[in-house]
Amino acid sequence: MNPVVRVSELTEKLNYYNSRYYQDDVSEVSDQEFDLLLKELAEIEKEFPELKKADSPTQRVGGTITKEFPTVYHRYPMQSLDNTYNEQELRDFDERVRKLLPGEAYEYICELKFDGISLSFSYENGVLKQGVTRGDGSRGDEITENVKTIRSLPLSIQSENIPSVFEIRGEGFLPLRSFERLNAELDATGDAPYANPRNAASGAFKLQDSAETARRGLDCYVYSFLSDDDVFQSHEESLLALKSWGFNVSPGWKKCQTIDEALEFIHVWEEKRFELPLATDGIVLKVNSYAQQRELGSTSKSPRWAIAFKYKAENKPALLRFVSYQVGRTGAVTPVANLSGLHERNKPYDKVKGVHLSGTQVKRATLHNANELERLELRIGDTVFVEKSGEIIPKITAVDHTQRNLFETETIHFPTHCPECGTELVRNEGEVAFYCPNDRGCPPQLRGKIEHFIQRRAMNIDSLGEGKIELLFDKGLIHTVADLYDLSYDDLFGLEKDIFNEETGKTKKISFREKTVENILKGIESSKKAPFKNLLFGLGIRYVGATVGEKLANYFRTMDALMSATMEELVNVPEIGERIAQSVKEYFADPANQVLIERLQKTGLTFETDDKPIEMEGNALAGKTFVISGVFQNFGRDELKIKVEANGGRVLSGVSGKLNYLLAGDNMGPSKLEKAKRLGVTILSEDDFVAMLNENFAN
Ligand SMILES: NC(=O)c1ccc[n+]([C@@H]2O[C@H](COP(=O)([O-])OP(=O)(O)OC[C@H]3O[C@@H](n4cnc5c(N)ncnc54)[C@H](O)[C@@H]3O)[C@@H](O)[C@H]2O)c1
Ligand SMILES: [Zn+2]
Repeated sequence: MNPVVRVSELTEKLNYYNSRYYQDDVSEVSDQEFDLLLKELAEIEKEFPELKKADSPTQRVGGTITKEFPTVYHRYPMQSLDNTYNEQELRDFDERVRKLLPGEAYEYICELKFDGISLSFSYENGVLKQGVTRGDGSRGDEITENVKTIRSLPLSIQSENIPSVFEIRGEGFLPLRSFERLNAELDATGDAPYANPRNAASGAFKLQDSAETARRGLDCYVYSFLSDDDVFQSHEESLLALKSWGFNVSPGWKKCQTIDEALEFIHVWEEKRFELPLATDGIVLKVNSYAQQRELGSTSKSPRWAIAFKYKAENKPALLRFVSYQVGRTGAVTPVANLSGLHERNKPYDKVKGVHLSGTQVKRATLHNANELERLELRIGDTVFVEKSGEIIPKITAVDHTQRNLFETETIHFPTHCPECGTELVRNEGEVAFYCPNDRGCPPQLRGKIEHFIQRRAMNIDSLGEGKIELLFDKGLIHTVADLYDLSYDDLFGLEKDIFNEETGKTKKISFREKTVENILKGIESSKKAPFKNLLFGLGIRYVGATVGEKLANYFRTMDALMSATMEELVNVPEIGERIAQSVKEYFADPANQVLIERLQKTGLTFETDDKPIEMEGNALAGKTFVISGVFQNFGRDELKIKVEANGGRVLSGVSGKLNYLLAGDNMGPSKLEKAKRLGVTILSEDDFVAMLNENFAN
């Protein structure tokens, strides 16, 4: 394939998965699949360096900051780790280390890689001052109140030889027991459970209400120490000291003299990790000596002195008993494999337990689409291989053809009609999925539209979940998203439903009590304030994802303007092509959608972009570029950005040789300042900047 096309395909995919993972706490693919795509991109970029962009997913940490918490710049960047899934690459890593440290002896500290989220804690004079997420690596969300709910984290420490300012890094996680308890609660109220403990931990650290965060029972293992003072000579020394200061140091670590010793450690933990009370996805190797770490240095994304070895997904044989078909929000029909263990061949299906994979019983696996059935040449009764990694939906990777003739098998007939509403399925040219075209009447499609509408990046009604929507839908209370705004207390109070849990075989009754009803109504009410761009995304217009929604909202600014836009105007929006423009046009041309929009407008949803366009003050900074970093006395960073832009200047995110000014506040990262000095960038204080503006006004 043409490398230019492939690079842009991979970049788009990886950016999308990153935003789902870091912003929505959802994993659409397994980590291994994600890492494979990332590796492919890195390899193409190596072969064609001219295709490598500075903001490629291979070059930067995948996360971002949110608007819900104050943004804090990290004193030391928070990087990612290179990773590998195989021994040979681990040996290659060791070879690279050896070459970069010619003639020197070195050793590794091997640590368990716990699967949670990276946190940074800063201490001043022994007191915990701030807790921050990794964010995009250079700045993160300040979530101090939430990290203070971690009981094992010392709020203050006392010791003779601690530096006045230092930082601790660690992994915040949700212990498996708390994870299970939380999911059971969500399940009981009919809300969608979290797919894995990592996503649940991430969600809990980002709650606005720290009392609720406290209730979730988060914990943290710390694994690194940073300071401007030379306190320790090695990583080992720092871990021992942290422990003696009362920190909850990541347990199980071991010092290894050779890569073979490290591999032994890896093998020991491969199975043993399932006995731990928290999720573990691999082992981290770190060169022990700090001097050697400095010699090895870092790339823009990760240190060269460390690597993560990740365990592969577990794969086991199972028996394909039958295939069922699921209809999604877009009408796409997904075949699902219903499985039993090999020894359960003769058991009635409602009695089978399934296969044990990565700590859970698996009875279902996705088969993606009709092409996948053909690719696998799958038949009912086949012995298949199922794989599950992390808590991602299990999938069938292959058929064991040697078993084919031993038992009777049957052809699979893909349905011609929708299993939910009976409409004849269609398949558009060039697409793999079959669709149910009945988007106005097919129940899972209608429900799916409402689920899409309430999600975090859309209207963010988190007091409603899949289960509750299903209940409201089944009771005939909601049919479209506009119906949500007509719901009353009396409609909701006392609603009841039995929910059957397949895994336990038990049925639970959920019923809406006062508090639930109040929360639902409150959530719906406050969604009226969700920004216009979120509403555009929430409508579920084909090809209008969160990013496209934002572009359209910024460009047209009001619903009216967007609805009356011509094709020419639509394709005029930066990065909006014909396919999207066409889909937007069709959506608004549909009379049913027009009625829906009108109802939404009457209930008072946000129909225009409210952030004001910047009002120009002058042109004094025209053509000049700025990077703004650190904390300022009289301005917020956003205010400074507006000031620069209102005077014709531009704000960039990184320091480079082309930059004109670095506007430096207090507490900015030393490396950025150093880099700016080295590149001869003019450094301005807050006062310099104000003077610069005034001078220009005076002239
Ligand atoms: N499934 C998806 O859709 C999806 C999307 C994006 C990212 N991901 C996964 O996330 C990875 C990228 O995340 P990442 O940048 O956080 O990398 P990473 O999780 O592979 O490694 C870095 C992180 O490991 C953690 N860690 C745990 N124990 C540690 C220890 N003892 N020492 C040091 N760090 C330790 C830290 O949080 C650190 O930030 C990808 O490689 C992929 O596997 C998955
Ligand atoms: Zn249908």
